[in-house]
Amino acid sequence: MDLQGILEDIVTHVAPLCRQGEVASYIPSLGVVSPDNFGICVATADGAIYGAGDWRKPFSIQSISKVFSLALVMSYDYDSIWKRVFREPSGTPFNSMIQLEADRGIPRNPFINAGALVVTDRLLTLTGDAAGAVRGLLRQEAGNPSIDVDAEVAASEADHGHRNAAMAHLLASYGNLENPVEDVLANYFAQCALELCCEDLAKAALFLARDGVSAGGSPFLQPSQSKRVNAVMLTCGTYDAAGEFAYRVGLPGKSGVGGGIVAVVPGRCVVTVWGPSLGPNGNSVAGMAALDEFTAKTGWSIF
Ligand SMILES: NC(=O)CC[C@H](N)C(=O)O
Repeated sequence: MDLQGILEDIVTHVAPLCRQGEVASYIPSLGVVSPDNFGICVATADGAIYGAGDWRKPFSIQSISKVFSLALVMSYDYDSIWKRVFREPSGTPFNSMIQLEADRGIPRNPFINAGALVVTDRLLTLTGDAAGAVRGLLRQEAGNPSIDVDAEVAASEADHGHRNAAMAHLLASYGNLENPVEDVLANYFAQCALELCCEDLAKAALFLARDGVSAGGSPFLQPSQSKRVNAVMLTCGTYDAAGEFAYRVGLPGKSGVGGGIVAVVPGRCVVTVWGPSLGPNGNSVAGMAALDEFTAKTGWSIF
């Protein structure tokens, strides 16, 4: 199969979609990114890399960081995190808190913001530096020591972070935070503001296509844990569009409001896309279309 040719065709086909939807501007520093960027990369389980478009331009990974914080917590704790967060699709936007009170402070899943705050809190207890732990994992798996937090994006989110702060306080009121609200928020904003390109992100997530085996060849997650992270990505990774994503793409995936999406083909590869303009559910319009075309052309879906 001519993977490189498929990626180049996809870049051409999705270009007209790059201006559909809107670049996230509720975090002002994200709003300045041009919607005309589009990149795609495939990293295969046996080490080959293919890329097209803006696949080497760094972008803010935002909620994609939630996959890595969850994987890290599971690597330390096996599965005790599930006492503090459910693993059911919420059917609500990523920043919704409507269910949090009804569910007495237990977030529906680790990929909506409320659940991710709980995971970051646990990682902070386990490591003393949750954002640093996520950064360390990304650097190690991508083999790129220059991966870092964009401090301006983190500060921009903190300045406009009333909703996440409200959620963190509600979690704390139910006794579902172990650390001070301010520390959890600072770590969460920093992990979301990590900057990576499609290539680094595809390499960093490859353990999810390799039954938990890290880039260095040692087990990072157990195979059953890797399966579980993928399962939660499939059911919850794109929020209230998880059904649509599964229908169109047919892969576990995780999006971020920076316009990135990571999708995993277990046993075979990771595909990353980046197009900053988002649809109504906070997922990249061009990115979704690209992944739809990718699985249609390659036949690489889990279904
Ligand atoms: N969906 C996302 O990427 C949201 C992440 C963003 N940092 C927020 O908390 O709002």
